Amino acid sequence: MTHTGSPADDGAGAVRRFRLELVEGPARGVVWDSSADRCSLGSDEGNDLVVADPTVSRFHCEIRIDEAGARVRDLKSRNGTAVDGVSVVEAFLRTGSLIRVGKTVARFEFGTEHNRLPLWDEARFGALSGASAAMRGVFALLARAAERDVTVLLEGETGTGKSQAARSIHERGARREKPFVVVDCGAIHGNLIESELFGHAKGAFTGAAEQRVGAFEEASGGTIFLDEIGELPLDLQPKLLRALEAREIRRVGTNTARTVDVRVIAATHRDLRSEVNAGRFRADLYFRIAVVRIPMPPLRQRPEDIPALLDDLLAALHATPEEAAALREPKVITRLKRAAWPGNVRELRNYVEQYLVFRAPPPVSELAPVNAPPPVDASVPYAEARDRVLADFERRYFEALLRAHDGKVSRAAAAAGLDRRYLYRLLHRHGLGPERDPEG
Ligand SMILES: Nc1ncnc2c1ncn2[C@@H]1O[C@H](COP(=O)(O)OP(=O)(O)OP(=O)(O)O)[C@@H](O)[C@H]1O
Repeated sequence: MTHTGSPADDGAGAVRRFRLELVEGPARGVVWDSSADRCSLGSDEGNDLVVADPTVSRFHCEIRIDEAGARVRDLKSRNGTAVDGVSVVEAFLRTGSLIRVGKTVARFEFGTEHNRLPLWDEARFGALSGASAAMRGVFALLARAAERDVTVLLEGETGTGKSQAARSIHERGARREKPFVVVDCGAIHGNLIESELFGHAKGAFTGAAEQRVGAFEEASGGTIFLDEIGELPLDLQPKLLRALEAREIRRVGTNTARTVDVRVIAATHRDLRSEVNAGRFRADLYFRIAVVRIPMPPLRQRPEDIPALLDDLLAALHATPEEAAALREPKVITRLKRAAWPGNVRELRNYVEQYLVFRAPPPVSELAPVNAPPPVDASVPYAEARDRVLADFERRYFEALLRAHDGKVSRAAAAAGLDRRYLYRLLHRHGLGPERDPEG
């Protein structure tokens, strides 16, 4: 195996530790300390923090930490997730944030130490490029996955490189001389997928004029890549589960079991845990597939990768030196770094192609400015909506106030025109400090 990279040891890739303490609900008192960059919380045994509470969904929410901070994301749970009293789909956390999931409340706290995440020491992995810590973290995971025959689930938005990542795992692994067979579960019509995956006997159904070998058999000795696995119809899921568990398949229209020796890599743009919560994906199949989960980060979260990606694309699309120079102009790069890129690297590629055809930069959708006002939720009563906005404003105001005065409450109170003891009470309400003024 040609290893051109290895895990880096340059100090990058360290993430702050965090702790969750269950402060309300039947599992009250449980404390969980992070050993990596995320924690899934739910009632299913497969979660990092298992909460035995019937009001908590199987996969309720996930907390992730990166350079931008710590965030909680609801996984389309039945009872929703609230942070400090406000229902959220996704929200940033601070020390003291109270996360309500059903009848359980977890208190979030940043630690003082850091967890180190392995980083690849090169800005390239197979056909993928990326110098950002986020991508080098992904490359390190891909390299580890390539070393073993383990089943991998690649998760990410469209165009983030999931197919390329799957190919790279195969090409670095022991099965690289054998076939790499792709099945796009989202592109094949429901009742044809079974035959696509497992093959069929002659006459098995109308139109089956000849027998057919399915993708599992075609991939024999190699790798099968199940793209968009989240689109697999529910009635086919038990059959795939059997194939993965027993490494045995049956062609449609036959009763003969055939042993298959394949490595499985799957990809999805959905969060399969939300699909499990919604009853659209079987939990047992999820655990069979998500043995190693590798999240492919969206391009908008790693704008520092854009110059190198641009160089790659310009070379691949045979741009002339003049064309390349025009796109490498600092003001063009600045605009590209600010764009939203909902189609990720594929959209960046389209952008470069269009530029080369029309000789003019096509329009790009800008990211929403960070200070855009939050959307108004007219589905809740006025008083509740106003209280939420006020609570959010107060918390952000006091955080900024404390930052501006190095955490000195007396100075902050004077600057804000508030009584010091009153400010202590307000800070405590927002989880930003002790309730009582230690000075009396
Ligand atoms: N990090 C990267 N470096 C270089 N090229 C990339 C990178 N990520 C994606 N690409 C390119 O972007 C295009 C889309 O990538 P790919 O098909 O692997 O994405 P995907 O996540 O599988 O998308 P989809 O979910 O829509 O199938 C391809 O041309 C691929 O080569």
